[in-house]
Amino acid sequence: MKVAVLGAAGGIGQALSLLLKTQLPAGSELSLYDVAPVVPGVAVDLSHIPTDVKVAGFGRDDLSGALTGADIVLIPAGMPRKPGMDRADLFAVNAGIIKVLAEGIAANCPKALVGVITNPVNGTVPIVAEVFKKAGTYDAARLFGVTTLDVIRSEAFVAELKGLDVATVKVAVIGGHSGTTILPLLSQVEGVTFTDEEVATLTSRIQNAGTEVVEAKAGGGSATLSMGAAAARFCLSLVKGLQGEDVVDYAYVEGKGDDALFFAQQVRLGVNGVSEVLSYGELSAFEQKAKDAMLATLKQDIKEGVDFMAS
Ligand SMILES: NC(=O)C1=CN([C@@H]2O[C@H](COP(=O)(O)OP(=O)(O)OC[C@H]3O[C@@H](n4cnc5c(N)ncnc54)[C@H](O)[C@@H]3O)[C@@H](O)[C@H]2O)C=CC1
Ligand SMILES: O=C([O-])CC(=O)C(=O)O
Repeated sequence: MKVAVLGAAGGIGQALSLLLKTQLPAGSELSLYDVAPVVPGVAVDLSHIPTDVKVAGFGRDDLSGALTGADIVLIPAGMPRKPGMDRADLFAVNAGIIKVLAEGIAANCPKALVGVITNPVNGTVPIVAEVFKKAGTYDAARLFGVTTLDVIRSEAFVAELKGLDVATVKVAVIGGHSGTTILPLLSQVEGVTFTDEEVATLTSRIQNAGTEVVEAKAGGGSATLSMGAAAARFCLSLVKGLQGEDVVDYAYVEGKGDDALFFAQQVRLGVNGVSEVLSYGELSAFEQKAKDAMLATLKQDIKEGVDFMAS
C-alpha cells in the first residue's frame, strides 16, 4: 500500500504523516511531498521510528516521484485560516494549488483514491473532479472531500455533553464542510435524547468548531492535530476498503445528486473506492429545515469550483 501526502511539511501534513507512519499496515510506503524545503527532513525524522512503513520525502520539483504508484493520495496542501477569515476566503489561493496537484495525480496515479483536505473543501473537491474530467481520468468513486473532522468533533462533543464513553458514540454528519453546510444528525444518535435547546447549541458548536480552534490559536493557524487524527482515521478506512474489508465512513462525494452534486454522507468503501452511497435516513424537522436552508450555499460553493476550471 503506497500513501502519498501532498503538503506533508505543514501542520496537518506532519501530524498525519506521523500517525500514518505508526498506523499503516506493515509493508506500506509513505510518500511525503511539499514545496517547503523542510520536507526531506520530515521524512528522515519519521524514518527513525521503528515501524515497517517506508518513508520517502519529495521536494518541489518531484511531484511525479511522490505520486507514481500511489494507491491513496491525501491533500492537506495550502493556506489555513486566520481569525476573521471564512473558509471561502481561502479559495483564491488554494484553488490554484489544488489544480496543479490534481493535474499531477491525473498524470501519475490516475487510479488512486484521493482525499482532499485543503479548504474550502466544498469548492476544492469540484476543482479536482473537473481536472480529472479534462484529463479523462475522472471516477467519482475515487474522489473524497475529507469531512471526518466534523464527525470526530461531533463524537467528542456529544460524549462530553452526555457523559458517555466516546468510543461508543456515533454521529452522522452530512452536507458540506463549512458553517451551516455542516449538518450533524443528532436525532439519529443512538441511546441519547437531546432537548431542543441542546440540539440548537450543539449543532452550532459543531458548525463553528473550526472557528473555535482558529480563534484559540490566535493567528497561528487552524486545526492541525485533530485534523491529522481525522485524516489518519479516514485513510485507514480507505486502506481497509482497498484490502477487501467491508467498511463504511463519511465523506463529501459525488453521489446521486438528490441534494447537491457533492454531498457529505455515509459511503460503503471497497477495492475501487465508493461501492455504495448510503441513504442518510429520516431527518428531524430541525434537520430538514437546516438542510433546506443550507443547500443554496453549498451549491454556490460547488459552482465556484466548477467555474474556476471553466475560466
Ligand atoms: N478538511 C478539513 O476538515 C480541514 C482542512 N484544513 C485545511 O488544510 C489546509 C492545510 O492546513 P495546515 O496544514 O494547517 O496549513 P500549513 O500552512 O501548516 O501547511 C500547508 C502546507 O502546504 C504546503 N504547500 C503549499 N503549496 C503547496 C503546493 N503547491 N504543493 C505542495 N504543498 C504545498 C506548504 O508548504 C505547507 O507545508 C488548509 O487549507 C486548511 O484550511 C484544515 C483543517 C481541517
Ligand atoms: O476552520 C478551518 O479553517 C479549518 C477547518 O476546516 C476545520 O477546523 O474544520
